[in-house]
Amino acid sequence: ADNNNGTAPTPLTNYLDTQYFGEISIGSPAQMFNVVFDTGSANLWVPSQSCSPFSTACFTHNRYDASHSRTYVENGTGFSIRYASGNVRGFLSEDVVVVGGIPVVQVFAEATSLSAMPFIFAKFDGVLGMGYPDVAIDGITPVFDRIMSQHVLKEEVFSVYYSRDPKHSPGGELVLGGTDPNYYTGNFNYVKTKDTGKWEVIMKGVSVGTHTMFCAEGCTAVIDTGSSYITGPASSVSVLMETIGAELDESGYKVNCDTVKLLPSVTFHLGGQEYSLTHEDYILWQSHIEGDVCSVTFRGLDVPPPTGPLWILGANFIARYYTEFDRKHNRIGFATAV
Ligand SMILES: CCc1nc(N)nc(N)c1-c1ccc2c(c1)N(CCCOC)[C@H](c1ccccc1)CC2
Repeated sequence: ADNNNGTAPTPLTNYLDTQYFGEISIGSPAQMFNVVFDTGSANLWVPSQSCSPFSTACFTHNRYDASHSRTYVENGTGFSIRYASGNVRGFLSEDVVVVGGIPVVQVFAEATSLSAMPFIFAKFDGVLGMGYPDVAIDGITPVFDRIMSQHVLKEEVFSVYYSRDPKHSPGGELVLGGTDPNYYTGNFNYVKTKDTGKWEVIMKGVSVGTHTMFCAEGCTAVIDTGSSYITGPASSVSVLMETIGAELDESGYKVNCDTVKLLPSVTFHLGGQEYSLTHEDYILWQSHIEGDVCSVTFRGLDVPPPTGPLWILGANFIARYYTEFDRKHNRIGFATAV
């Protein structure tokens, strides 16, 4: 609950270092849902009781049942949202949503169809967008904006810790209203957001080892808690992968596990700082019966202009660099995660 020092923590679950989600409630009495707190989008949706039985991804998750909530208010407006990995359709409803112990009356979407791929792999039920109102579908005021207007937060910021090791507990933490010094060391370095009302910044270069290979003339980087990996323009990522000797197969880039220790750091130049990822940060080492598989947590993704071209720095970046999202000063702060 908001432990009246103006901050509200929510513990997160870490599923295989690729999915991070925490619990919220909707309705009275409370119906519990696991959601990804997603800076890459700005809407809240959960699966609906009225989703079609053929929508497997919907059926295998917790579903909101309006008929069991005495605080439900009907809306019915259509809703659809697209992510880099999957899309969702449904309709709008309104009810009391509780995040980190803070209640808000919130317009959200009841999802009636989720694209099977890849939502069948989702360990979470829904998504709580932590993006700016500018990117909210149907012009809905996002949850964090509703919480800010209650003036219960010490600071108009929220912070994200993603653990790097699934056995670590908790798997992560979202703090509304501040940061949690238990999960970072040193000071924060800040980067102003671009003036676009998105959690994106100007990146000044991407280096492999000591050599700046991409984005030397400047490019856009989205700091996206809803993405598992790091994505960049497909052409750049394929050159990057060639440089580290990774090969593309049907499930992404792989390297020979014997070479992992020798792999160079990949460094992102944001604000006045260099943010390096070592092979520990960007290789997902999975032990299988038939042998170990070493996946590279980079993906090529071409986002068409005007939004793109851009790089998306996702969970594996945030796991290394504790991130503060500052709505008061429209800036993003990074500190070394513990
Ligand atoms: C959180 C919503 C969202 N927001 C933004 N900005 N970007 C994207 N890509 C997503 C998104 C949509 C769908 C899914 C997803 C992510 N997943 C990743 C969780 C990341 O948790 C941090 C899982 C997954 C499993 C297998 C392969 C691909 C993806 C389930 C499916």
